Amino acid sequence: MLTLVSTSAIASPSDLIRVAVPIGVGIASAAYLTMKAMNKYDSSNADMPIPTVRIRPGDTSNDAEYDEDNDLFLARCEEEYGLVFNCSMKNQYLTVISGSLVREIFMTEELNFMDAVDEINGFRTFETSVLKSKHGPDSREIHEIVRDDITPFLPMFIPRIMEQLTTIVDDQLGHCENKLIEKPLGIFQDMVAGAMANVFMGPKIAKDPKVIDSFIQCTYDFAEVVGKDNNKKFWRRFKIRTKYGYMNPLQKHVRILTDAAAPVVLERRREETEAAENGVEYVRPLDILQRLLDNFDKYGFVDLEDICGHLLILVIASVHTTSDSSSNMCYYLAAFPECIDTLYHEQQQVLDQIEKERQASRQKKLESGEVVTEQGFEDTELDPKNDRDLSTSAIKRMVYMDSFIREILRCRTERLSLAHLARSDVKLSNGMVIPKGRQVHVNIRSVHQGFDNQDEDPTEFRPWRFVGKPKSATKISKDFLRFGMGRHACPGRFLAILEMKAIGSVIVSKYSKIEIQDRSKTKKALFCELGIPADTGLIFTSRH
Ligand code: HEM
Repeated sequence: MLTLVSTSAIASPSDLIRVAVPIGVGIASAAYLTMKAMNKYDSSNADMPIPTVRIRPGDTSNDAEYDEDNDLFLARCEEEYGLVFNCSMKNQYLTVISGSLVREIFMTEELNFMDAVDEINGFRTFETSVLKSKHGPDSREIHEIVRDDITPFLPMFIPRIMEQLTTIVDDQLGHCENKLIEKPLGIFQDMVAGAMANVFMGPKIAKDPKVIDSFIQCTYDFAEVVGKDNNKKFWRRFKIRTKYGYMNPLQKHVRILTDAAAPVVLERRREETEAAENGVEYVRPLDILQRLLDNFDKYGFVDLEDICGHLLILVIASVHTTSDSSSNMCYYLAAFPECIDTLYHEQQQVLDQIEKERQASRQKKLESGEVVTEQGFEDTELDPKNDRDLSTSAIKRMVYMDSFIREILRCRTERLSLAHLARSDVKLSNGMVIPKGRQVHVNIRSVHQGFDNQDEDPTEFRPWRFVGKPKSATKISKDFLRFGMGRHACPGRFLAILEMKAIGSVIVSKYSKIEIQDRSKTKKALFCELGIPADTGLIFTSRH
């Protein structure tokens, strides 16, 4: 197993941010436990000010030290300052919260995630410019759409998702021997965008290349205008609001989605009217567009363009996060080739088992006379040709695949992330007060790589760590924050994990070997930050 230690072979600071666990983590964690035992900052210290991390001589902020080895830096801070400390980073003075106090960030509505996202990238300016129905800053309709109109229907989407994923893999990778794909992210974007377009807007609209292009491109357009620069907060906000408040590239994508949806919606209306006139039941198409049309009043939509604006926000939340994570998963398959064998073996066992169960069900029906001959099963639920499909049931049973994905997400999550903004002065349970207007960042290292929170070897990638444990990849817990926590925890995680498992299953079913083009870039590729693609390709070889 590769130990996820930092390496001096990685050159640029931004590379170093992505490399997970530091050499000094053992020492640092021991120190952290000692600090906890001493309870330096317990609740009796009610007036204890938040300590400020000293800046390394020669530096003007803590950025460079963090960039060099983010785990080592955070471990040092935990050791010297405890669970809460202030840093000068990202052109601001921000507060970092670690370990057992992290939960309080997610449980306090006054520490707000969307306010921080808005402060960082001006998200609300874009949101309001593409949504015609106006909602307050705390509205939850996007969350509710995902929770109520996507998640409950996921099992029904799987056959379509699988078909889409398989077609794209066959078209773009196909049967091959040592085929180099220099930019694999592109293939995963096509897979995820195709699958999401199918789920969100139905198979017909998902065939429109302009729609697929919008599903992929809108996140880039959004990222390009908000940038990743660290301008002073006020000027960034001012620039975003004045420049993009009324006219921004996202509106073009809303128009593309609306133009594609309009004829389909009219056709659906016509069919519904016709069904009513003929006294037959109208079979509602299964996609989110239809769910939103049916819940038009509940969500207070204004028109179809407004619905498409909401779909676009969902696309921004879902397509890039899921395709980036899926692409990263393939780098892990390449870095840990023995995982491909284990996952393939699991897949075959699961499919064997399902095939047997289906044969037994058919036998039962034949014996009872419910079905007379084997041919009677054709085009039914129990059609033998579907016995070895990667079905919802098959994917659910793949516990090794699930553990593999959770472990990747645990190892890769950026060490300082999930910023929240204080809406008012917020007092933590240890007595420290976060002042209004302060950005609070979660010290993911203390949770995902902390000896306190993880079972064993938290600094190592152990793909089967969660097998046999009640910790599926979608399960939020105090030791797993990839999808946040509490009221605002990512409602799309069920779809994201389902797609990642589906993609992983398709890949291991078709390819027996994946290699990283430039092996010296392995660690960098495994830990590349969301939004920054790995700068080396993948080489695929099919199963024979
Ligand atoms: C691997 C893929 C994904 C990752 C890593 C991810 C991660 C996150 C995180 C960290 C949050 C903030 C949680 C918090 O504040 O506690 C979030 C929020 C959210 N995510 Fe995801 N997400 C992913 C995929 C998706 C998908 C597929 C969808 C939609 C179908 C989605 C929709 C949302 C929404 C609507 C929110 C805002 C929830 C709220 O504020 O109440 N995400 N996501």
